[in-house]
Amino acid sequence: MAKLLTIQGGKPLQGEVHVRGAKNLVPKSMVASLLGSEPSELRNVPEIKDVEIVTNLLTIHGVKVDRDATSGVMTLDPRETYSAEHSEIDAYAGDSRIPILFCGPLMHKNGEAFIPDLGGCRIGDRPINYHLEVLRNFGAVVDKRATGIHISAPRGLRGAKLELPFPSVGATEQVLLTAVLAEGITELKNSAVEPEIHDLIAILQQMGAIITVYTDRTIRIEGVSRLSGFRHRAIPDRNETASWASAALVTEGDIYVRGAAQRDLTAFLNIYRKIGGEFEVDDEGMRFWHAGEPLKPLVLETDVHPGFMTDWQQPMVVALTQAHGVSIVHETVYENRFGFTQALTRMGASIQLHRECLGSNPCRFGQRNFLHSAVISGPSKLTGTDVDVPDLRGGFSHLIAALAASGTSNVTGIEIISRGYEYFIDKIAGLGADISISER
Ligand SMILES: CC(=O)N[C@H]1[C@@H](OP(=O)(O)OP(=O)(O)OC[C@H]2O[C@@H](n3ccc(=O)[nH]c3=O)[C@H](O)[C@@H]2O)O[C@H](CO)[C@@H](O)[C@@H]1O
Ligand SMILES: C=C(OP(=O)(O)O)C(=O)O
Repeated sequence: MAKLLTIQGGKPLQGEVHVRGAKNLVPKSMVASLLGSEPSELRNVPEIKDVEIVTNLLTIHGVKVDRDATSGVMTLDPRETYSAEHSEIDAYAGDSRIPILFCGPLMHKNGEAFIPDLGGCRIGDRPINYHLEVLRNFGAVVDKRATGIHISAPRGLRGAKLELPFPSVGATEQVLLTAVLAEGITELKNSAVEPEIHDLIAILQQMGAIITVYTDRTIRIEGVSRLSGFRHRAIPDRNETASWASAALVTEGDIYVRGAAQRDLTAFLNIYRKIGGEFEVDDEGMRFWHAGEPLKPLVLETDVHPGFMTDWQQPMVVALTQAHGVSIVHETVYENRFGFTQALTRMGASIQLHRECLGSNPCRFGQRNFLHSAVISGPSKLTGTDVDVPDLRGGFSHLIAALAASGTSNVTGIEIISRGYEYFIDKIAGLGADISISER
């Protein structure tokens, strides 16, 4: 039965939440364990849907996964892996984007892989052409079928010289997870360099991989013939941290995020401070609050790391609806990531979407028909409404808006939010929000 979350808005969120390992790292580290000849241990693992999906996918391929939800410690033993039945894999079609990253490890282990249709947030087309192109360059044979992709390496996988058209996070991870055991040297130009990629590289290096990252977005991987296991503590989820920080700002609250780290949030914190948020840092986490003055409007462009991360955009747009003046947000990573603003407009926000690049950085979407720039005029009084969660970050930003709004909001589709936010209902309640859950 689906859940209905009812929010009586208008109360500042105050208190503490705990953020654990990054959604955009943990499931990929779990996939990396497949490459090892020995067991691995991953710590700081959150209880999120993507972890559950990858646990199930690894299990049907023979990996023994044990995890303790409370301590966040997971062990992964890949010593008896085998090819899974297509029908078993199909059960995970449409759930997550991670299955595409099984290609390299499964080809190394079993000579072939079957990848179901991918899921993840519907925020644009999200093609996988870069993934398939790099895999072909390693020597893989790709066979697209009605229910997914069959991929095999009849003559093994060999290192290659590669260049991505755009610094894609997933395609960079695809290259890393394939090249480490491929024969010879791989050179990837225009790679993504997100912190989660550096953490994945640290894991692969522990396993025995030889990987060099150059200053110009080039990564060089010297293939080795065997990898062992790893013992690693996942970096904290910077996107969840940014979401709670935005929630503190919008609700005029004060939230301590235990487990948060400042280092990978530089671009976010600059914007946070400019708009009128304050933060302080200690060894255990970070505190975020509204500095008291009226919020200021600004111009913001999302970008690949080290720019302002696209996954911070939606919660920040909610904050900008409360700024005094006109703000502009130019989304340059996904062509269709403003769908969530429809619900904000229904709540009273003033947001106009434009096809032009309204920023200093003309992007890939400028000459095409994509509403990828937003003009936000504030401050707007937000009023509660009924919302159906469209995607992970859009959904969380709806929660923030509903928590700040006057009146009642009824939110459906909240299961999507558990893809990336563990125990988010308990956390919101713990911060003093007036909420209730019922079955529909
Ligand atoms: C599970 C995970 O880590 N998800 C993150 C990852 O998604 P993901 O790895 O899917 O995102 P990418 O960096 O690959 O996508 C960036 C852009 O490249 C395009 N593209 C990508 C691959 C491809 O084969 N062809 C292609 O055209 C995409 O449509 C998008 O416009 O990075 C994104 C960008 O930081 C984040 O928003 C997601 O939270
Ligand atoms: C887009 C996101 O995730 P995914 O790539 O898993 O859909 C996200 O975390 O905001």
